[in-house]
Amino acid sequence: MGIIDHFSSKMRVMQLVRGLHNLRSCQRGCVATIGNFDGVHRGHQGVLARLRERAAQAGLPSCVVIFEPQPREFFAPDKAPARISSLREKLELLRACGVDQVLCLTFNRRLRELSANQFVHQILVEGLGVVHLEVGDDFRFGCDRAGDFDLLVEAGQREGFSVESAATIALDGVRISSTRVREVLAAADFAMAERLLGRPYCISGRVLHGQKLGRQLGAPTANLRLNRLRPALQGVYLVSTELDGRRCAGVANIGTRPSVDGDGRAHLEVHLLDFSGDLYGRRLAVQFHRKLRDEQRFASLEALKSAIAADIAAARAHWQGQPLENLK
Ligand SMILES: Cc1cc2nc3c(=O)[nH]c(=O)nc-3n(C[C@H](O)[C@H](O)[C@H](O)COP(=O)(O)O)c2cc1C
Ligand SMILES: Nc1ncnc2c1ncn2[C@@H]1O[C@H](COP(=O)(O)OP(=O)(O)OP(=O)(O)O)[C@@H](O)[C@H]1O
Repeated sequence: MGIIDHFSSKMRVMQLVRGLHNLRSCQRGCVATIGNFDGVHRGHQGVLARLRERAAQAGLPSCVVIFEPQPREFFAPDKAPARISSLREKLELLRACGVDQVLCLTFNRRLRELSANQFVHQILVEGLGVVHLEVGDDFRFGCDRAGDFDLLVEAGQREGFSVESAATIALDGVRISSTRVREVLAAADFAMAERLLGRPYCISGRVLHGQKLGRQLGAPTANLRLNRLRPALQGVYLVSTELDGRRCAGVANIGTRPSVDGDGRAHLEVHLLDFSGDLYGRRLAVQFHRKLRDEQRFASLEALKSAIAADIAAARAHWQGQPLENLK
């Protein structure tokens, strides 16, 4: 991705501006919101719907300010929460929600040290020319999260923009949040994840060359780059993906592959049932349906091979007789 990119589909284009130093390339004058937006769940979608409405009323573009890395990934990479979506997935989801412009700020010491009022003045007012700011129900920002709704309202009166807080979006009486989505994904409750996200949970990425060991193990795999510090899933799953307009079932492992190399980094590997084509270089969106087991360290490749064969058998049994368009 470049500094300024256009995320486009046949339907819409979204402008991406990367970094504080490129702020001057933004068209000034917009209606904005700020946050992590990890997963772009139904709570976020509520805020974004309001943002779109306000932007249309003002006749200005809608702008979402996000941070990469996310603040907690900057402060404590080892303890940061798992990521539901990579930056690219997040941008794709924001585009699909009708956002016109994303300002992606690198979260670093310089940004961290800005007081809430400096953040408002330098980024929102001088940089973006915000005329209206839409925030969520629990929004906090600036050095030590000292900026809250009241501070924003005061700053808005001083600097000349309006501020509004979106209503809480809840499911079964509980607020929808990225934290809640991470919890249900960790518990492999994909039906609940779908209700919170408003879509099935997928991880998408480009297929890379792996170690080519999969064939020897009886299961050639498509290896996808996860593009995140820590994925929200770990283990072996029943999955599906769309290939050339057809849904294909498969099994996938997300883990460090302790039985074969263990470089410490998490990989996503997918074996598609009854598929033998070449997938290198293609982008796949892998949908998760059920967890089969945790990843294990096997003492031999033979033992790993039998375990993968059992995973494949479990997948076939699970979907036997079900039309693939209806995978559940
Ligand atoms: C369904 C499935 C289950 C797997 N389970 C494990 C596991 O429990 N432990 C492990 O170390 N690797 C596991 N793997 C990863 C394999 O070690 C990996 O796919 C194999 O080394 C091939 O890698 P390559 O595509 O880079 O050649 C699994 C892979 C698949 C597809
Ligand atoms: N359920 C919700 N209802 C209304 N606003 C929400 C909801 N969830 C998030 N928001 C708002 O969306 C914006 C971006 O949210 P952000 O991603 O920072 O929080 P979050 O989803 O609560 O994540 P986490 O659980 O990691 O704190 C913020 O302004 C936040 O207040």
